[in-house]
Order: sequence, then structure tokens, then C-alpha cells
Amino acid sequence: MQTQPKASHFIDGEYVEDTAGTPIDVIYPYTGKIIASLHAATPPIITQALASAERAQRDWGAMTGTQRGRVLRRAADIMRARNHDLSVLETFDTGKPYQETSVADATSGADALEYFGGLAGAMTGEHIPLAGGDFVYTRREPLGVCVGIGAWNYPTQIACWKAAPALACGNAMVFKPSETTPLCALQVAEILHEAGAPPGIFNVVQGMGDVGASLISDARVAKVSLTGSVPTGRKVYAAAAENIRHVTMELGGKSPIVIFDDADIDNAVSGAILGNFYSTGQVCSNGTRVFVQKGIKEAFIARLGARLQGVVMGDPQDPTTNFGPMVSDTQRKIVQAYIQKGVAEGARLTAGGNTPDRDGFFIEPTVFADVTDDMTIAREEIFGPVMCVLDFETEAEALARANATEFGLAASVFTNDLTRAHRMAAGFAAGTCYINTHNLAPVEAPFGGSKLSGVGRENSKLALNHYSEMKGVYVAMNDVEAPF
Ligand SMILES: NC(=O)c1ccc[n+]([C@@H]2O[C@H](COP(=O)([O-])OP(=O)(O)OC[C@H]3O[C@@H](n4cnc5c(N)ncnc54)[C@H](O)[C@@H]3O)[C@@H](O)[C@H]2O)c1
Repeated sequence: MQTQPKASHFIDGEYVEDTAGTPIDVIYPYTGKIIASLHAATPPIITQALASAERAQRDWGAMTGTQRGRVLRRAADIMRARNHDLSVLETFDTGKPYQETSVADATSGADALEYFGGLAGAMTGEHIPLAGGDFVYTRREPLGVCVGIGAWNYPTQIACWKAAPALACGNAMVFKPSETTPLCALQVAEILHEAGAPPGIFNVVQGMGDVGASLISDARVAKVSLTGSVPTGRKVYAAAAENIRHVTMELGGKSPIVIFDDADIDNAVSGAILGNFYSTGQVCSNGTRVFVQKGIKEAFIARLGARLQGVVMGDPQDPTTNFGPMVSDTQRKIVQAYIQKGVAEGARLTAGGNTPDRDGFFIEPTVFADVTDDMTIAREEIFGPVMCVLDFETEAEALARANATEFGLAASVFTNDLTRAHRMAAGFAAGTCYINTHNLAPVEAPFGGSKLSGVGRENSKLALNHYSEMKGVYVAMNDVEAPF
């Protein structure tokens, strides 16, 4: 497959290059080899992208929602038809196994385009009757030019989850992918263009944090939606505050999975695997603190150990591989340091912990038992395949400890006690909760975090509120009464 794009940026319906920008080498995590070379956006590229988006948004925002929705739904169809190629590219970009990318990335992106394409024509205001026949009507209006900034773990999905509601509401978007995975968003731009999106409606510019910062500080920008870490979120939120801009923040997490002794233990083990090792642990909503009720702790660890025998680590493009390398050597080193800290602080290593002696940024799926709440590995987001198993005795204790974190992205409970399941879901201080599963993110459901994990929600009808604002129009049906 040709992994080198035609040029670094996609602006106004075409590929654009400016070789004066800082070089960005794209590394395939399986081989450590360079598979594409791009350039970060220079100030003229940033200006070009924002000017084109501002120009295009005026007409796009004036179209009917049905017309815009048609373009998005066409893009969804193209994306589904190209799923194989897009998945292969996503695997080159991230190192995630094709077994995952073929069902979770372009497909999830297409779902978002289809869903918000469907909703676009159904967005309406309301009529509010008042005394004396006066009334107010509301108009849902686009914000204008939105900036999207992506993390490296789900490059296609992140681009689509931001573009689809933004465009459905009549905005234009300038999207900056992560510098680690810059390839897939260009494909999203091509597909939207091919589906009939007017030039400039979705522009992609490459670059590091400084490019993101320049985009946000531009006066033409009405909103920024970031998927990234909490430290970056703080900077982006502060920069947006300078001009009182709208924000959506999808940030990090240290989510709990609470497993009671009445749970279906195989389902609980599956949930913990999904919530810790999918995408080699590089998922923001991962349930990395697994609280297991004391009586079943050793049984849980034994079953988990047996299931880990099913890990197939290898060439991520091979459809039988179910566990790929980490996205970069840097990220792998961060995870290695956390594993060392876990050992040093006295946690019991029950699986993995090693770096396989082979090419690629691999690290074994790792499980620590007897983890306590104060250990570094139980407090900080690791963003790699490291599961911490903690044990508990009572429901009240589990809930209090699950919530004792500055993050609040996701939380799940495994139990067969119906009332306890709902009690726990109501008690979790997290934006995205699960009962008897973990980490599913269908487009119909709101996704996002509370506390340090974020602001706003992606997906679901709620996302429309974050990409539009309501204008109230007061209509007088009577003479104006003035005091003099
Ligand atoms: N909540 C979610 O939906 C979600 C999803 C995926 C990843 N994440 C989080 O993302 C993190 C991993 O991704 P990452 O390492 O790419 O995150 P990161 O914060 O390092 O970078 C995210 C993006 O922000 C850009 N950026 C960096 N500094 C900036 C600045 N000052 N101004 C504007 N943009 C700037 C980066 O170039 C990149 O595109 C983890 O913390 C993970 O939990 C969250």
C-alpha cells in the first residue's frame, strides 16, 4: 500500500504542501521504519486553512440540514466501501491490529457520518407562546469555524466523531491530527470532498502542539474540540478561554471496573480484557483499576491468566494477530517505567511485564495484583497494556474507592444483582458508565467524561448542542409600550 500521501495538508478540496514546515516522519510501529514524510503547517498554511474554512462555511451553513446530511451519508457509504484500505492504513498509522481496525475505526467513523447525516435534517428550533399573542421562536445556528485536534490512538474515528456533528450543524472544521498518526485524517478529508462537501468545509493541517495552539488563538475560530491528555487539555482550554470560545474536551482517564462476587466471572474477565488490552491498552476509557470482590480475586486472576494464553502478538496486518505494538517507542518507554514503578512499590506481577526481544514497539499485556489505591500505577493514567487488580469487601467501599480519582471518564460494574447495578451506575462519578460490559462506544450514546476527564460529550444527539447555539427571536404582536 502507498502510505506516503500526495501532500501533507488538505485545504480547500485539494492537497497542499509547504516544505518549509518542520519535517514529520511517520513511523510504522511494527517495524520502526519510516513509511511517510510530511511537513508541519507553516503560518501561511494555517492562514490558508482558516480562510478557506471561513469562506466555505457561509454557504454550507445556509444549506438545509437535509442537503448537508446527504453529503455526510454519502461519505459514510464511501467510507464503508473502502473499509479494507482505510483499515490497512490505520494499522500502518497506529500499529493497531487489522483485526481491530477493520471493525472499529473507519466503521465507527462511517457510523458517525451516517448518524449525524441523518439528524442534520431533523434539527429544528421551537415556538414559545407568550402573553398577549407574542411569541419567541428559536433558531439552531452553526458556530462557524471549528478546530478539531486529535490524539494518536483512533485517528480516523476521532476525525469523524468531530467532523460529523460539526458539519451536520453547518460549521466548517480545520482538523489537526496527532503528529504521531497524521495519515488517516487526510483520507477522511478526501472522502468528504468526494461525497460532495464543498471545498474548505473540512481542512486538515499537520503539525505539533504549536500548530494546534496557533489555530485556537485565531480570531476566526469559534470552537475547539480536543481529544488528548489532561495537561494538553489545560493549555487548550486556557487558550480558548482567552477569546471565550466553545470547547469540547475528551481527555484522559483512570477508570474503574468493579466486579462483585455474584458476577458472571467469564464476562467480567472479558470486560477486563477489553477494557485493558484492546488497542494495546491505548484507549482513554480503559478500566485500568479493576476492583475485584475479595472472595473471587484469586479465581479472577487465574481465569485472566488462562485467557492471556490467547494473545497473538505479531504482524498487525495479519488478521490473526490480536495484540499489536504500542504506537511509539516513546510511549513504550513511558509504560515500561510504570511497570518498574509497580514492582518497586510492591504490587504483585501476575502476567507479562516484559518487552519482547523483537522489532516493533511491543510490550507484553501486563497484570498487577494486590495493587493499593496509593500506588502510582493505581493513580496515574499509563495509556498502555497494564491492568491493576485491587480487592474490596463491600459495595460502599468499592464505590468510594472507584470514585476516589481526579478523573471521571468511564466506570463499569459487573454484577447479577439488578438493583445494585443501577445503584452503582448512579453513584459512579464518571460520564460514561457500563453495566456488565466495558468500553463500547456506539454513536447513538453520549461519550465523554466528568472531572479532569473532560467537558462536553461526543456522539448522540447531545453532540449537536456542542456544535450549534440557539438564537431566541422575540416576536411582538402588539404595539410597543414605552414609559414616555
Ligand atoms: N476522552 C477521549 O475521548 C480520549 C480519546 C483518546 C485519547 N484520549 C487521551 O489522549 C491522550 C493520548 O493522546 P496524545 O498523547 O496524542 O495526547 P496529547 O495531549 O499529547 O496530544 C493531543 C493533541 O494535542 C496537540 N497539542 C499538544 N499541545 C498542544 C497545545 N498547546 N495546543 C494545541 N494542541 C496541542 C497534539 O499535537 C495532539 O494533536 C491520553 O491522555 C488519552 O487518555 C482521550
